[in-house]
Amino acid sequence: MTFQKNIQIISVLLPIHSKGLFSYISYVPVELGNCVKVSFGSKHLWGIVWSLQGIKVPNLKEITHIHPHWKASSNFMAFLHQCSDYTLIPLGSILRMVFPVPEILDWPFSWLKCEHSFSYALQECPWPGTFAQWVFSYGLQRVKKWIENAHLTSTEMNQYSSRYSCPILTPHQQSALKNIGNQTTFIEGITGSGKTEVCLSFIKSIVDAKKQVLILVPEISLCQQWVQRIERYYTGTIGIWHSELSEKSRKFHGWNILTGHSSIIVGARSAVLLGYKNLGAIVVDEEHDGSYKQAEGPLYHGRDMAVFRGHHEKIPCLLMSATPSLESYWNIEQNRYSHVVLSERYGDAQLPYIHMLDLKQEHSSSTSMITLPLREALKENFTKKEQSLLFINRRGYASLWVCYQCGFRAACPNCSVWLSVHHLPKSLLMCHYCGFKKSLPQACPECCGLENLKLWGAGIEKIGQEVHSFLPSARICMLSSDICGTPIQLNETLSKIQNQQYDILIGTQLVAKGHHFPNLTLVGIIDGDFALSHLDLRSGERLYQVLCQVIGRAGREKIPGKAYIQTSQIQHPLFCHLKHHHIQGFLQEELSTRKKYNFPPYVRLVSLTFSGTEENLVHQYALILKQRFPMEPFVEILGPAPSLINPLRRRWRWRIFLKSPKNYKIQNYIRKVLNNFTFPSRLRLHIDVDPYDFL
Ligand SMILES: Nc1ncnc2c1ncn2[C@@H]1O[C@H](COP(=O)(O)OP(=O)(O)OP(=O)(O)O)[C@@H](O)[C@H]1O
Ligand SMILES: [Zn+2]
Repeated sequence: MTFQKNIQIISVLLPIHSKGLFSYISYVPVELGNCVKVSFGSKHLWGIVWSLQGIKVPNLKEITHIHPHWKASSNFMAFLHQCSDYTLIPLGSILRMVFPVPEILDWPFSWLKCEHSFSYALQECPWPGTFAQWVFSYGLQRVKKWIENAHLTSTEMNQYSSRYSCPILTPHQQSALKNIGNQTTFIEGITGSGKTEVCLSFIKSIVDAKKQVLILVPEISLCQQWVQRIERYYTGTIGIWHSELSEKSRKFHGWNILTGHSSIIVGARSAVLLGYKNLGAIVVDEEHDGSYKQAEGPLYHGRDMAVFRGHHEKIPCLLMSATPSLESYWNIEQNRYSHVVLSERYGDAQLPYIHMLDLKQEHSSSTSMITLPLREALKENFTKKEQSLLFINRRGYASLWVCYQCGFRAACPNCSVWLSVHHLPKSLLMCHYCGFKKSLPQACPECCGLENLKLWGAGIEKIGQEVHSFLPSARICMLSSDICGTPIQLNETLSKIQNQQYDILIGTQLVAKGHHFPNLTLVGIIDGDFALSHLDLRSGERLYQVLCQVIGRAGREKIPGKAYIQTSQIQHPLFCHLKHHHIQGFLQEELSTRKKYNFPPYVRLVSLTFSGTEENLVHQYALILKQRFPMEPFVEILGPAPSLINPLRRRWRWRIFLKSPKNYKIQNYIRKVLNNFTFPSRLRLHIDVDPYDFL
């Protein structure tokens, strides 16, 4: 076959769950990174020109469109490549996350303005908005018709004028700002030191340079809080990106992000992979938070991808936390990141004084979950009209429903766990893993006994009941994902707390994250030991982080704060460091433990988990896979072993762990084996590089 001169055969990366590279023919010149539309089976897909070489085969299909405005830079392509190479997620699956709403690539990219002849449209359209706003409100078809009937002029995005006034920083904060580097910088600042304000000053320079800034947050509820903080200084469009956006909002924000119309984007984990028009910096707030690790689907760590992206796109990446993750602390020690420290709280605020309460002594004469000193402190705070926060890391009312007559315990039919008892919003037995629910039985289903039904393990609802018993007139607010289910409900509750419509807050981890309640001066930790016995290499680290963050909510303005930690392990070194706000000491000690046991961050860990509904088959394939791995002096293979919760959501899981030195490319070793390994389609294989979930 002979080809004409400017015919190119190229490889296009398509957003499908596989390797994703396919050959196409182009009769017009294309460049690497061009966003092109092609037909694929019965569909038309947008993809990226990945290589200017393809495979010559008969009947190659041709490229139908080249996107006139959006193109992947070589740096962005290098980032996507590394992302796939490191996480072992196929490139095609990664591209699906770059263009999660591909149809917006078909929309006009310029910003349309109404002309006089558009008056008809204006009558219906309440504001001369952007194309995305019209589509958002009226639907694409209707707006397309208006555009056809009227004469619209398009203007360039960058002509949009917005103002960004800078926060006034303290000298301490100013010197932190000056030390932010061009690559990855870690801002380690104690709670309430003004990390957010420093960050808000930093992003002004990026916005002024007409580039986009992405602010990653670990929890959807923090998006709104960030938007409010940004709005104090910025008048332009703020983009939002998270999984709870409605279909319409996804399109609206997706279009603004892709076209560069939003200069500042606040988003959860998945925002790190989006195709931006012109990304200039990434900020990762509360970088230590485990929520950055995707738990299902393609498994990646949002913070790590942010660092990769910053590195490849040669833009600053700012990691912020009061409690650095051990991984980041180690990277700081290795001089991989610039390190900026904010060691004072803003204004006159001081870190809270921490009282330790020994449960072995305090509880000896009572069944109450709140010890006498904490109870007295709550009463005193209530009298002074200051807010208090009680933290307990257990949702619902109780964690076990048991019959003492016959020994029956309510268990989940889908997972090997006990069901929790909930009374809010209504009485139920519920599984915290799969969401299974059933109404609370009146009698024991086994022996029909009524007398000896008992509840074990108090959750936040029980604590609420107890507080009400000794402070009946206090306005109590419960904060957990069951009670404030949607981001809107949660944001409403958070603003009520800020407006002091509540006296006492009782919450789970939801309250630990970055909230600023000016009148909150007392924090009580109900069960300080809750994670000390977990069989997880990060449980100590996570416990320190969550307690430090919760305690950090107290005394953030003029009135000094105090905290009470109830624990039965008062001598534990973790509490000694926590009491003295001595995070360095804790991190050093934790690092030496990790080194001693050869755990991350000193080594790389990869988990390979088979799951399926037939336990034998799952086990069998896990064994076969293990045998396929050749002996290699740098790789230690552990397992296969059943997962701790087995089954989970009716699926059995067996797991293999691979451990290797960090400088050994374990991904290549795994890829080689998996390329020649097939298994029945009713099994799933989950590959997790740097796993965080050990259940
Ligand atoms: N330079 C400043 N000017 C005015 N207010 C400031 C300044 N710095 C900090 N603040 C105020 O102090 C409080 C704490 O600041 P900020 O939320 O930025 O701290 P943070 O270090 O991000 O806190 P955390 O890690 O606990 O979430 C906020 O109410 C903030 O508005
Ligand atoms: Zn379950």
